[in-house]
Amino acid sequence: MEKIIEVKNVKKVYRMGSEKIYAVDDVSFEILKGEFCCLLGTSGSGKSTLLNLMAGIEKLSSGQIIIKGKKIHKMNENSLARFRQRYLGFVFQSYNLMSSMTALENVEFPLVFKRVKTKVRKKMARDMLIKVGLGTRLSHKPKEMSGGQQQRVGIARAFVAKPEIVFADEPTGNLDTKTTMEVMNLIKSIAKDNNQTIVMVTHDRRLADFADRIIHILDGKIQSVELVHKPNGVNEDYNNNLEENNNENGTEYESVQSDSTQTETTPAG
Ligand SMILES: Nc1ncnc2c1ncn2[C@@H]1O[C@H](COP(=O)(O)OP(=O)(O)OP(=O)(O)O)[C@@H](O)[C@H]1O
Repeated sequence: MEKIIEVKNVKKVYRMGSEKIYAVDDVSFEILKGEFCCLLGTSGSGKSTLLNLMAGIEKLSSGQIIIKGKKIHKMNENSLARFRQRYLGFVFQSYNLMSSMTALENVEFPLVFKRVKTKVRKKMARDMLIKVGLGTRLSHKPKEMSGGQQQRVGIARAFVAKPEIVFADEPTGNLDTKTTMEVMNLIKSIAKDNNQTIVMVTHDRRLADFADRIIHILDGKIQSVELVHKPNGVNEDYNNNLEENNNENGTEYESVQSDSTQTETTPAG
């Protein structure tokens, strides 16, 4: 099966005065196209930092993040922005909807960047909102909707342009149990229908069980990797190899642009 994301010996070091915090500490793994992968860990384990590094939102201190064969850590801001618009979608815990826009306008938004014609884009946004069960809320603004409805709009927005990868950081963190299960089922079924790859961060084991594979994160490191559901075409060796790769101490670090206040760059070799 095709690898879509490669994380190689990634480190993120924050400097707080004289103290160094290893938020992500030499992590390596791969994610396959169409896989639903969960980063599971307690508060402060480094899972959100890792997700943000993978999405190119934060700069890594050393290592490599390769998505669809492209080294995203080497891209400048413009290339990264284009790459995100083309291939990536995001679902946030706090929804991050535009408060002055209706549900329909919020979902249309990613299609504006993709220069989809107005009529087509309105139809795509409407169809997506119907799919997430909000066909009767098209003209509602975020404050006129419940948390669960707002997150459905967030999901419709993340998926409408059919990005190959969707990153979700605690997507149900603000929702009650029943709505959480509905939202998780929705994310999973839309992604499976379109063979989209999901990378989700959570601290909740019950939500992690929706994933095909769980990567347990502790103190910035991979503690273990667990195959929950086997995606088509994946054999047992795949998971074993992952664990072995991660236990090898990789040495091939790559220097990257460093933000002197926040990051440490490890020289190659
Ligand atoms: N900007 C920053 N400056 C300094 N330290 C940071 C920064 N961001 C994160 N950290 C530290 O890095 C570690 C990992 O943080 P991170 O937010 O990735 O954890 P998390 O597992 O997502 O936690 P939570 O579930 O509480 O969001 C923590 O010790 C945190 O204090």
